[in-house]
Amino acid sequence: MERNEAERAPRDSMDFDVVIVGAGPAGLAAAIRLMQLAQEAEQELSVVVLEKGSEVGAHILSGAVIDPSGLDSLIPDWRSKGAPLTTQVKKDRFLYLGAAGELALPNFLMPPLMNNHGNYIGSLGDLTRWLGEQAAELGVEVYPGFAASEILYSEDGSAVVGVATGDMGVGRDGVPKDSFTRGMELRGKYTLFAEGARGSLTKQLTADFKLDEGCQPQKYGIGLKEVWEIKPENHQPGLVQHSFGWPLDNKTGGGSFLYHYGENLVSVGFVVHLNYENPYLSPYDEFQRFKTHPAIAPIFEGGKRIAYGARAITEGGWQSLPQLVFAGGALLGCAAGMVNVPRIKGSHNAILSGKAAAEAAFAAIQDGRSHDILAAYEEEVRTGAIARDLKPVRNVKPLWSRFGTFAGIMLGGIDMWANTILKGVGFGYTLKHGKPDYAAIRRAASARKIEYPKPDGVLTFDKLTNVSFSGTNHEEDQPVHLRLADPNIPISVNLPEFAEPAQRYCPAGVYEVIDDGAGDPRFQINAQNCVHCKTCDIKDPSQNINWVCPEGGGGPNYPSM
Ligand SMILES: Cc1cc2nc3c(=O)[nH]c(=O)nc-3n(C[C@H](O)[C@H](O)[C@H](O)COP(=O)(O)OP(=O)(O)OC[C@H]3O[C@@H](n4cnc5c(N)ncnc54)[C@H](O)[C@@H]3O)c2cc1C
Ligand code: SF4
Repeated sequence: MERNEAERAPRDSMDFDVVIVGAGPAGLAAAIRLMQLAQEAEQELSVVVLEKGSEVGAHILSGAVIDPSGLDSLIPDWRSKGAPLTTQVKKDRFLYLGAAGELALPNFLMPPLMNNHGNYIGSLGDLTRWLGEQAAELGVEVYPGFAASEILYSEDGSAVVGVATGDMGVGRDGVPKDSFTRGMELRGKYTLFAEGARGSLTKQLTADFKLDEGCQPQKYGIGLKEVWEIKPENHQPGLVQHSFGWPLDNKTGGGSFLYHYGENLVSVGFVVHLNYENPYLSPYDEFQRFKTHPAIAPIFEGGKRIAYGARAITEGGWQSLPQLVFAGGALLGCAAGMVNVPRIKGSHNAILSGKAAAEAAFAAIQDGRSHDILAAYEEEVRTGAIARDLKPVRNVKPLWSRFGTFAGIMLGGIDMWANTILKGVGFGYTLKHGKPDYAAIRRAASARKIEYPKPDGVLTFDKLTNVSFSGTNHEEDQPVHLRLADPNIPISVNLPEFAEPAQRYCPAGVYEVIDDGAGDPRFQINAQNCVHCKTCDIKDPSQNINWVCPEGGGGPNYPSM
């Protein structure tokens, strides 16, 4: 089949009451709540969830210390139903790291909202798998391995009426192969977008409906994580440890997390705020270096790393929440950015937002409505439990960005205490974030080069070895899903101006500048390694990279991240 002929071939179409994009906590919570309401009302309802990962949970990466408030309100008996969250938090520890030592911050200095008492440590990927089973049992059609790659609009373009899955079996050159299969249209009275941080369709909807007019730019971090099985004598089940400081300098925001859970498992990770300035910084290598700190390295002695991955995390919080609704649909969870930054928690808000969107959509469908605005959902997010969680911490990230780690965290702490004492009102102001993350990067000529130590293969690993622990796999003969608006920019602009930072910010070694010394450097994209973290889409200084969905089922196959 010719390329144009294939693109014009008609697509099969299926109608549903609600179409949901993304089987993360937000999307699955929406699906579950819709079915619960339909059962209570003894009403038929058709709900479909599309998931680009090969199975539910395959693309989920989180800490995770989970605040159960979302689950409690969605499935009150989740504990007796066997949800995979069994390790309760027993101890919180906060460290400020210097190059050779550490300072433990007394817990009484921490605002009460930072307390993890009553929370659970586990794998959000496993919890998501369990939510997927609950949704399927209630009659939701869950389709893993299907990426939503196109938004369907009403004829006049004013409303979203569904999505289409991508065509399969297209070669790298864009020409259909023998295995070509046309994508499918899934049409719904309402379409809920729950793609997580920096969703590819969410990005397009935000531009089309100008959803971010009037709010602050979304801010992000890149989170890198390994799961380790450690020696029993080093394991302290229920310990939650966070650090900030070394190896990052005072101007670069971020820090580590280290959670002990399950059978001798430790989840260790490092977040670097993507408004970092130095183009020579490599978040991956900062993470590896962090593990070598004398207060950290002994934990891993005799242990083994069993999984690796990376994912962007939203950090804009309250003032970056875009308009959540548009005709025919809504943004849920981290597609809109609902992470409480100082708590590093967003999964509870993702679940609460899914539940709220489902309640608004179900009421609308019962009223005979479709393809209009779910105002009740926006209202609930802006006045309910999510607002009460995000508002009191809204100034922590801007203070950190403005004053650096040491002073910024102290000022953020004072701000949070003021909010605690004055019942969420605090000092009454809301600070702005300023410029988007990509605009923070400095010219290479004025930046300090950073030499990272070589990995030892025991405690620290090179990128490509670690990527093999993410289970990442893509069909190689397919169009590159990292689309350059201008293919010349990496070498003609990004290399001379910013030493092409994609080589360092990508946690999977996808971007390389190949220079054979003949003065003709070449930009190479190893798309098959991509772990779908979305950092390139966020941080490219020229905003030249557009991440689009590859064939469904491709990407990481995280076991329990
Ligand atoms: C390093 C790190 C540590 C974190 N630690 C914690 C923590 O300790 N506690 C906590 O509560 N939160 C934590 N968070 C935040 C938490 O993970 C998120 O708030 C939460 O995952 C958001 O849920 P979501 O459903 O909105 O999105 P996601 O969990 O990102 O799920 C989105 C799903 O949609 C799928 N998808 C995306 N686009 C498409 C498409 N076009 N078609 C089909 N499928 C698609 C994805 O594959 C994915 O499965 C952390 C995040 C990171 C990155
Ligand atoms: S190519 Fe982009 S999305 Fe993929 S792993 Fe690298 S930075 Fe992340």
